[in-house]
Amino acid sequence: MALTFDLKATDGAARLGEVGTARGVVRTPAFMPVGTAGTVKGMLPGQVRGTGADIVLGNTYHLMLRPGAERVARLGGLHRFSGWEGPILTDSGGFQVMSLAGLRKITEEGVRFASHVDGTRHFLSPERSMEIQALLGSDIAMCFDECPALPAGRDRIAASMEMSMRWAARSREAFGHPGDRALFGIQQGGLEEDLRRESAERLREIGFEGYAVGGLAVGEGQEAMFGVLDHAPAQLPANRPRYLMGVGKPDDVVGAVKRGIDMMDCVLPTRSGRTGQGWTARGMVNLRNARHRDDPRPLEEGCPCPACAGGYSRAFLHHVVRSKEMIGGMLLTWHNLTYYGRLMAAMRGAIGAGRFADWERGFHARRAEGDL
Ligand SMILES: CNc1nc2c(CC[C@H]3O[C@H](OC)[C@H](OC)[C@@H](OC)[C@@H]3OC)c3nc(N)[nH]c(=O)c3cc2[nH]1
Repeated sequence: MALTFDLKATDGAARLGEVGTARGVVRTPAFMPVGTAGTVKGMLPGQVRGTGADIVLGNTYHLMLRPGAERVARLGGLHRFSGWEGPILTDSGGFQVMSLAGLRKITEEGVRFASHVDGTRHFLSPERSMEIQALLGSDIAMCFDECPALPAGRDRIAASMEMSMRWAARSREAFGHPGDRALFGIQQGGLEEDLRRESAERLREIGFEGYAVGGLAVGEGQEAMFGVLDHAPAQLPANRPRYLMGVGKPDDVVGAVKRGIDMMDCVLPTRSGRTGQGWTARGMVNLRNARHRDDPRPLEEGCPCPACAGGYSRAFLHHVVRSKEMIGGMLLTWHNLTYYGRLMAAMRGAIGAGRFADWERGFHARRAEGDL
């Protein structure tokens, strides 16, 4: 079945909805844990599901380099390979090539680059990216685009956006219209409202099952990002999911939902968990900090995750983080994904009840308390 989007309620610009995919429903607003190389690091698929996640991400760039897209296809596709049977979204690889690969050469045709894994030469284009995402078997694929680093001059942003729109048309052409998989377009245009409108119009003409706001969370800062989100989501078709790529910290996520974003992804909860950071309703707790070494309290009162509800103290978390025990990264990743899952569930409830503004005031008030 083709991807569906059921818009259930709105509260201001905030939206409550459900994205229907061939492999299950995604409740929106949704946060999508990042499973770069086919695994959410340190977590089993069932544990990820238990945090409330309906969908996870995979990465074309990483998986094409290792173990290889054709190999994953021979082994049954990314769902079977990774053990995650629910919806999977894969990025197209464009962003990762720019941020990870070496010796890049960009032409209208695509990008040639050296693998950051073993230095071998590779090529990505809209056509090859669509082929890889089909081999992986992801339920939602992303167009092959270029995400320019900010700050950048308007001419550079405009030229990059125009190439990304030509690549979007080629992505659509190569992807086709398979019944059981969807393709999302990615809006570019930097911080320029008119370029973003032009990009949105071009994507709408080509036609996609969902639309991402790309080109943000690349160093512009929260104020500039929110400035774009004050107008970009409304430029995209209202009856389709809107996905903000690469965002973000909890207060970024809340601000994006407030401005009409339905889906988000970020490495923050998983990556910061591995470095000893625990995200809570009161803000971020750095368990590496020595002041926790005698603290018998759980990381977060009322959190149902194994780190908080399993009888572990902050003192224990501090100890296993400092001594680099595997359990430290596992417990904090589990906690952080649980926190993000609860945050999204709370926002879905608030939007459904028409009290998002009130909920948001409470969200910020709790964080003002500090006491971490
Ligand atoms: C952080 N700010 C951030 N991340 C942007 C990503 C990548 C998202 C990507 O970010 C990691 O790759 C690096 C994740 O892997 C570690 C990927 O998960 C699979 C995730 O894929 C959706 C963008 N991707 C595309 N294709 N186009 C974009 O304009 C864009 C903008 C981003 N801003």
